[in-house]
Amino acid sequence: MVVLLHPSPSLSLAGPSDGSWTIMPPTSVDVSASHHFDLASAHEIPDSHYWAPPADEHPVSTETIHTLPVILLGLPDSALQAARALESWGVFLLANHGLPDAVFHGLEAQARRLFTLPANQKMRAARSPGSISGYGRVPISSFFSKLMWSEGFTVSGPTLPHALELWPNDPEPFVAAVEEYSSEMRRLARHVVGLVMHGLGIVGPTEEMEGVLQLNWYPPCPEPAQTIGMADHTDSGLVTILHQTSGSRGLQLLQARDDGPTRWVPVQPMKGALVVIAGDLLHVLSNGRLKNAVHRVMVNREAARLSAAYFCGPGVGVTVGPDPRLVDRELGPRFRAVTWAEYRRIRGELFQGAIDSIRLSAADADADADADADADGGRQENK
Ligand SMILES: O=C(O)CCC(=O)C(=O)O
Ligand SMILES: [Fe+2]
Repeated sequence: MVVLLHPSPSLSLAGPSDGSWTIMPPTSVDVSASHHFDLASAHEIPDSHYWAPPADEHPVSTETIHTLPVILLGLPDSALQAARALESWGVFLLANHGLPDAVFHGLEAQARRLFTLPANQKMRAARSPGSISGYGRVPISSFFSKLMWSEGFTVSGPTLPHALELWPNDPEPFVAAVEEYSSEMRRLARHVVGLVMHGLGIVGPTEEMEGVLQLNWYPPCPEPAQTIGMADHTDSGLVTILHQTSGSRGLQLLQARDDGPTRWVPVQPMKGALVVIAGDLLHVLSNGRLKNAVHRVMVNREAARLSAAYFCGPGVGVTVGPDPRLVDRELGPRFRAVTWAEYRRIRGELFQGAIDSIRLSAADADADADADADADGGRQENK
């Protein structure tokens, strides 16, 4: 699925290795605003949401067997298996996570309550310019010339102000459900990052982490093949923990293969399991060893799809760079260290080109290694 592009000569862009998307400079689409027409009642695809299938579209795998790794928390080899899954897929299904169903049901009920409000009511909680929190188009919309068949609600910081905008007389159920869910996810995400680090044989930055909750709503679509719910992208943080409501198919993962052409693999929802997606910063931290998974969402004719993505990254001010234990002495680190805020800022300009913009050339890596050696020397002298 490709987007029509307005290439910007001032940006050096790079897509996923397959080059399946292109981007345009931000600002072309106002992400703070909602759609100018109601997706839920549309009978056809307007030009604004029409995505022409590209000639080089990757095939979608039709294999019915469950190909994605399933990691059960609490087994002796969970850590190793989790790291291996992210090395080969960048994604795994997480089962036996111990979270009660009520946490998911509570959030789903409130998310449905939000997205089924009349458009003008949802717009009261629209993201204001410069803020990531609130209601509007999916955050990556600004990079594409076409709109996606979805709407989103982002929670970063306090929930109550938005809940009051939506339901001045009854904000509490929404606040309670979102806060309970976010706090469970914060705990789980930290555990998962720690597990993966352990599987890699290192201790990671699990102390300070922060998270953003993104609720996504994909209304049923009259012509699913002519549009897209969420275009190809990677996530920016360390890991994303994704809950797809039961039976809500549509998520696909791009898989490059040695024994066949690159293809999209549908991620079938598995009852009780969450999807863990490695983001750009985990790719950086592992010096490129773990895959930052390219994924997208297709829509369907029959039913609205709801998902909740918890993006987890390092805490404010914490920089993430390649862990020295995963860096080859000869080749040096492949990326420079960044904070999540800095990296998100770069992504705001370059989108998927961001990862290449922090990639170090061999010469940079040498200089970096020399600087590290000098710093080590300095520390020793000071002992
Ligand atoms: O809706 C989904 O399943 C995926 C959402 C997603 O990729 C995102 O919010 O970044
Ligand atoms: Fe994503």
